[in-house]
Amino acid sequence: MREPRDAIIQVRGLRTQFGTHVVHEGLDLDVYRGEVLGIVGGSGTGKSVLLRAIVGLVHPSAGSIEVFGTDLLNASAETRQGIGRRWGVMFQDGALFSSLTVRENVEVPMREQTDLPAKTRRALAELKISMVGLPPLACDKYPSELSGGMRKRAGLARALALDPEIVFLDEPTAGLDPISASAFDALIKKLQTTMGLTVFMVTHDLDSLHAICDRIAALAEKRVLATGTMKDMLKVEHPWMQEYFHGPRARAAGLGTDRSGTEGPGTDRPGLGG
Ligand SMILES: Nc1ncnc2c1ncn2[C@@H]1O[C@H](COP(=O)(O)OP(=O)(O)OP(=O)(O)O)[C@@H](O)[C@H]1O
Repeated sequence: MREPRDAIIQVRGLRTQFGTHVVHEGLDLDVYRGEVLGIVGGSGTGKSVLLRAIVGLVHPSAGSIEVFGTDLLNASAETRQGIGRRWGVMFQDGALFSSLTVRENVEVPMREQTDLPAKTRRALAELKISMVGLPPLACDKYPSELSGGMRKRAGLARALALDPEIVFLDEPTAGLDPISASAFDALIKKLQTTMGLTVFMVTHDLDSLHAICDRIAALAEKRVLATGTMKDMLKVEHPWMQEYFHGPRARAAGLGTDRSGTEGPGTDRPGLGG
């Protein structure tokens, strides 16, 4: 018999809106400990807003968000801050401070959330920078001196600064060439398995979904329309889902080409498996 799964994020009946524009209505989602969950959906369906709502940057107008069993919308600021220390967020393009070096960027969460001495912060930052595969000389570079892929790695190092249990990634492979994207996928998977991370990943990248996601949650019609494996997604009878999971890009990524849920031969992106 299967072990019951531990939902470390539980979103129920979520409504988010900007003025009269309702982005989510009655949205439910569970995220299980240790999984890589891919969030997909058409442009503007609210993938980033969902991520931002969970980490407290968007305030929902209805519903509940529990993380590690704590109801965040009704928790004190102190409790929310304590929970926030247990996750890391990587925004699109790393969202690094341009006036700080990579090491200083990675030290920011440590400065804000801990009273570690400078020497320890420095050593920990260097460790995180090496964990994401950046060379030591990257430590003293400014974001503008790095390639897009290196900036993303630096953003990931900053997300890992406080040894989080959950990392939220907003389109981590967007804008990367296929080889760099594959390498980034492999890095995420490696960190997930070695650190026991739970990964919440907004993505448009079918190769990433196929290569590293344990489960997928598809957003449509203001809510999570379907959750499951890639195989489950291939069977969902919804126009956007059919177009996305059976369209030309899906075929290029080696995904199912019929509607029976039979998967294709797998990703043809080079460089996976590391
Ligand atoms: N701060 C904001 N103020 C007003 N509207 C916003 C704000 N942030 C997001 N929105 C709106 O909410 C909707 C969902 O945005 P979101 O960025 O979550 O979409 P997405 O699914 O991530 O899209 P994409 O795939 O294009 O990145 C969009 O219509 C967007 O214009």
